[in-house]
Amino acid sequence: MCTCITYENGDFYFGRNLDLEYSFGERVVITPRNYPLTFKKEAAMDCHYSMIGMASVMGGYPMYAEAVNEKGLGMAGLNFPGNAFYPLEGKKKYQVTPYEVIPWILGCCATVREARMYLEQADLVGIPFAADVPLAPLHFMLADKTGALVAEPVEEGLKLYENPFGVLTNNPPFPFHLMNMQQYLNLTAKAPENRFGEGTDMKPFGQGMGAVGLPGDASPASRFVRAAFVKWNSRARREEKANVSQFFHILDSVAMVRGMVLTEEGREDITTYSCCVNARTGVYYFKTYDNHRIQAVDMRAEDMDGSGLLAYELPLEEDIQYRLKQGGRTEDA
Ligand SMILES: C[C@H](CCC(=O)NCCS(=O)(=O)O)[C@H]1CC[C@H]2[C@@H]3[C@H](O)C[C@@H]4C[C@H](O)CC[C@]4(C)[C@H]3C[C@H](O)[C@]12C
Repeated sequence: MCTCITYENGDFYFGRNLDLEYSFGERVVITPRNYPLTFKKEAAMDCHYSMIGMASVMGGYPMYAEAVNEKGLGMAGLNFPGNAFYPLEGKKKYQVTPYEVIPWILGCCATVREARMYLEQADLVGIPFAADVPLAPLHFMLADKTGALVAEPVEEGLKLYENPFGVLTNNPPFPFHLMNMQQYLNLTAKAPENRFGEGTDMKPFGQGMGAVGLPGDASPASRFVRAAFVKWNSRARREEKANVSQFFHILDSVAMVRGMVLTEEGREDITTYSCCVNARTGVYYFKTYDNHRIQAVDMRAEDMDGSGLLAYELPLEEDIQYRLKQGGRTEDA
């Protein structure tokens, strides 16, 4: 399962947890402006906006799970099994495959508004990258600092929804999550009031009791509600490090700890990585399940006019900072 969120606090951030029981060969990948992007049915783009995100590079193609472009538009793919539907032939003007749609949109759109115009005229067609690379059943969240959009390829076509929460998880389709949120209108970060009336002398006996009923499990609907609640109530200093830290804290509130979620085959679903991109500066921050240190790749520090993909390996183990007593002695308090 996955959770994607946006966050605005002075600057605008886009990121996600990627929850999966296997690795898909992920690396942080920058696609610079002059890297030729090809598409099965659409014209190639020799020159486009540069983008940074997590991808598996297959046969030289950046297969992004999510990315943000130099204009501050972000897009992420999240699992949508049983609901994602890709016709073999599209009826609309543009036909793109699910693995192409992130580079296709981010390559040529600067805003959600522009992306919507393209997506309204597009069908996601069921052409796999290669015979041995199956299609991924996905839905997508796109966002810039003005708002967020959900794109769901279902049997009736590619459905687009405004997303007022700036949150997306997995099944069922987005209208369910919009409706489901209405069940949680009572949640508050404040201390709850006794609404049972006079004579019932009741007071909250601990902090956090205004949100009793906030779902704590890892199901998609519960993660949606929890991410929306935590994000909505979030407070942080309007400063880069505080925002990045806060963003990861929000993602941590919906992360999967090894063992708490097992797939039908008994495999462990874990939050393999979490990322947070400053959409204005193009800095991609990330941490992995096995390395909690926040790492960063700055797209603008690289040659954005380049013509070759740049890939950064993920760290494999914790990088613990051991502290030494000063002078080898413990100071008396
Ligand atoms: C599994 C990932 C989504 C994580 C998620 O939502 N999990 C939820 C699990 S569940 O609903 O609860 O079952 C998706 C997101 C992007 C996907 C990848 C990208 O689409 C790029 C290529 C596309 C190829 O067709 C398949 C490999 C792949 C490299 C995909 C593997 C996998 O399906 C990814 C990594």
